[in-house]
Amino acid sequence: PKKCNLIGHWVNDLGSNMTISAVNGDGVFSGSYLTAVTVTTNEIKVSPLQGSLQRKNRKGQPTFGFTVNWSYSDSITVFTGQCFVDKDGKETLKTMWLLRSRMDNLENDWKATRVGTNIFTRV
Ligand SMILES: CC(=O)N1C(=O)N[C@@H]2[C@H](CCCCC(=O)O)SC[C@@H]21
Repeated sequence: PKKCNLIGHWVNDLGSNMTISAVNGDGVFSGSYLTAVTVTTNEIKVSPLQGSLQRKNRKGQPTFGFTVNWSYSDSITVFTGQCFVDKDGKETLKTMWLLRSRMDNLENDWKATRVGTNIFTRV
């Protein structure tokens, strides 16, 4: 049966690594994220993530969302997506994200948010 489990180690096509630890009974999970790329000139550091897994349907390919609170940068990213299992049992996380960077003033708010898609596969 197609069962996709979020727990474990994931990598995306940018080379960023993500580890998702325990998912509790409410679908709440935490983990860590080590991005391979950054919009800052700061030294990249491991950053914490917190998220929620949708538990309603029992078809095994749940939707989810999580937030990465960058430990080395004045920004934050929210991801949302779904965990899929293909015919060979290979799991992928299809995601979209919004990266909000801190701006010094309101006039620059227009350029503060980046958006993208990304696919994670199990390490
Ligand atoms: C999955 C994916 O596409 N991304 C990934 O793995 N790293 C980049 C961004 C990293 C932002 C770091 C903090 C900063 O530069 O302010 S979040 C979306 C994108």
